Amino acid sequence: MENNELNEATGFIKGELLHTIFVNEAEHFSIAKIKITETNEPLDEKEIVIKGYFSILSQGEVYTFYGTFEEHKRFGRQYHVDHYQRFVPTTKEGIVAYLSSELFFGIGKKTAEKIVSHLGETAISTIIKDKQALNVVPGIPKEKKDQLYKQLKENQGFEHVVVNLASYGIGLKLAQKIYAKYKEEAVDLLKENPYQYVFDIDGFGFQRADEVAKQQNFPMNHPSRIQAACIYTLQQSITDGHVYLPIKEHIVRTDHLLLGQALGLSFEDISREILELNKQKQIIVHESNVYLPTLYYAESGLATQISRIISQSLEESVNDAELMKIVGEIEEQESLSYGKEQFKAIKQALSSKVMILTGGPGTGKTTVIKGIIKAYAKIHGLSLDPRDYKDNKDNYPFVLTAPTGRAAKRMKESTGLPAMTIHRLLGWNGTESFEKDQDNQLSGKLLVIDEFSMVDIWLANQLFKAVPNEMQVLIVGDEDQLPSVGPGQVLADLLASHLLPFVKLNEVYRQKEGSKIIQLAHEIKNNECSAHSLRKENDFNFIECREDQVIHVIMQIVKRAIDKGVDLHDLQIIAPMYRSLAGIHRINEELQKLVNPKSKTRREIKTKDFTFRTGDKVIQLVNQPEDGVFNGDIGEIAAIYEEDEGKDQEEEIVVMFEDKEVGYQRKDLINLMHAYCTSIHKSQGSEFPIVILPVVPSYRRMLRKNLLYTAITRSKKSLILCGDKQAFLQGITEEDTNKRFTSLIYMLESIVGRQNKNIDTDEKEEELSPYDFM
Ligand SMILES: Nc1ncnc2c1ncn2[C@@H]1O[C@H](COP(=O)(O)OP(=O)(O)OP(=O)(O)O)[C@@H](O)[C@H]1O
Repeated sequence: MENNELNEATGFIKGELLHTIFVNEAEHFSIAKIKITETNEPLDEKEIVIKGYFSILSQGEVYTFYGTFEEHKRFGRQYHVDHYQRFVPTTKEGIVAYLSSELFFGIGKKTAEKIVSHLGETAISTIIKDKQALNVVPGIPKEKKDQLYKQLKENQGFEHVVVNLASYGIGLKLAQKIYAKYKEEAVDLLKENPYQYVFDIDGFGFQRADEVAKQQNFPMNHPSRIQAACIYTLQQSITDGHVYLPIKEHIVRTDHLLLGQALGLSFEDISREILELNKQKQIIVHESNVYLPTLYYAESGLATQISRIISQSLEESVNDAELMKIVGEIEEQESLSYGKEQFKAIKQALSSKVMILTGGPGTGKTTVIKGIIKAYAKIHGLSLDPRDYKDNKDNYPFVLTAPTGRAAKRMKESTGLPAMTIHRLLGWNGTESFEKDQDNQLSGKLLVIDEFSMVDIWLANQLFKAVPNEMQVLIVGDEDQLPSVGPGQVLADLLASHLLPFVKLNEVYRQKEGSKIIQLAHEIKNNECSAHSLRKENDFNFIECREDQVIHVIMQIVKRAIDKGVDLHDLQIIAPMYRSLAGIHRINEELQKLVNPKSKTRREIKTKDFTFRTGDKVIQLVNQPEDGVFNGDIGEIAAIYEEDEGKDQEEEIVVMFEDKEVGYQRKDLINLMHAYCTSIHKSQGSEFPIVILPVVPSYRRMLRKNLLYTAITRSKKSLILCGDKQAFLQGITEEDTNKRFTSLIYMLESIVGRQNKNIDTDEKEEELSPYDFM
């Protein structure tokens, strides 16, 4: 039987794996939700929960499961899987998938099937040879035929790779990356050594290589397989924020991935390959820690840059009496009196090459930033007005930056000075290179970086490389917020290193204006939050409801807000999870129906996952510097253009972001999703007047103190929680125990220490042997 042929005698459900609900790795037991595409079982549902014993299940893959139904007391009907197969298309199906992919505009699955049934498996080469061949396929308008012919010619050579890779279950997107790297050699290379792909192709996982290898009868204890597992284990650890893995941990994780025990592989076999990779510089072993080179060089690079900057002396300093006078003048202008900690922060920042300012919401970080900049300007006799530098903009002394567009915008609004994202400041070109670096450093005298908790080790290294010796740096962030999405915990490590001066602001000023939100944030931070803290106040409410009622409650709140005339741009729903009963996707679907329903006057465009409609609130999911939009930017669909061949108009969605319009073709729509509800991670760095935060028991896995703290501090005027108080109170007691393996403190200490002791920097690594790690 072919592996994707369905056995009609037994029950089957074919579908795409949406997400796993539970995994017991030791026993290979999983529970997962799938989207049904085909079945011979009596089913009306579009999705179902399956459970059973699986070696690997990957999200987004299509499988055929054979099994029986089972009624679970609490969770209802589930499919108990007896055996299963991953769906692998035949050549014919591969060609249909290729022709109906987004590469070929206007060709759906049905038309693609018709083409293949009339022209056979050589359809593509037949059409390229002779455009007229398409005439035997009925029902395709002339323009579409012309266009298909043109596009097939443009993609010539690529189809061979796509169709062949499809027979290994590799989809179009990955095939595009593979083709870009290997061109026509892709298929031969894959057959020769599928593990090379793990090294070269981002997104080509170890399990995928294993599947191909099995088909090729590639030996399972081959050094290439072990090496690929070593690399993949490190790549995977980045998603948990690690910069390195301790070698023992690395060996254990790699062994688990290899199923090494069953193959008779020893830890020694694995450590031998680690050393081989180290020799080839594919990984770096340093002090019994294993790094991917980019992370090792980012961390050691940042440590080197920081010690370079702090080893410089300040150009000018100011004495206490002068400073008191200057600060007094600023206090008068601003009509406030700085607190003791705040004054200390201003004084410390002005006398440090690099200083860290940290504190929770409402403690006056922005107020202090303004104070520092004004005092700096007064001391150095500089104007704050950019117009005074119009002859040479590079002479403007104040460089204000933040990791996200919204945070940069807030900085600009609160200081009245120009501010931009770190990526823009560094002239990122959308790939791996930045215009600004050690050879082309930033201009300016005082650099202020806000929301620094969000900055990962790669970006921090890039930024500090570009800081010239004479620049002063002020790092600002809230250490209690979530760490960066990318690897590292730069703010926390810099603070813990005690090598840089820092000031923590503890006194809360906004609370004095009667803000319950700020009070709640500080109670959470100080572990003082109880049921009592959740009582209703002017700017705060916790609406208790069951999980299955949460969406209804959110809809009621939004309806009431609309009735009261609230501008929906001021209201943001944030939640921790995408796929659950009260997940981000469900909330977005319901909200779209409420605030931007289907209508004859609003055009729509459907993708695999979403229906986008004119007027929809959407969020950008990746950095797209060429268009000036970045991950997390929120906009609104201003127009949808349908294809209009006469005017050469392609199908396009136009999204209006703050101050710019960006056009998206169908293939780019994977970079967008609805933003009525966004994830807490994506909301980092942004603030909204009104925030609605559902908290339900099924989020349990995600509910942690720093996540909830980050969530509630997004709201400025009004915070509405809904769901389960117990789940919230439990969540805020859960510390994030996922310790990140980072070595920035150690690197800083050794570099600064070495500088102090004037020790030769070119120390040689000692020769290592596998026995060093046993
Ligand atoms: N010394 C002070 N005297 C009076 N008011 C102050 C003082 N410091 C700060 N404030 C006020 O407290 C409020 C919060 O200050 P600010 O916005 O600077 O804090 P923040 O730490 O930046 O807060 P967030 O992170 O929430 O934006 C502001 O309204 C500010 O004017």
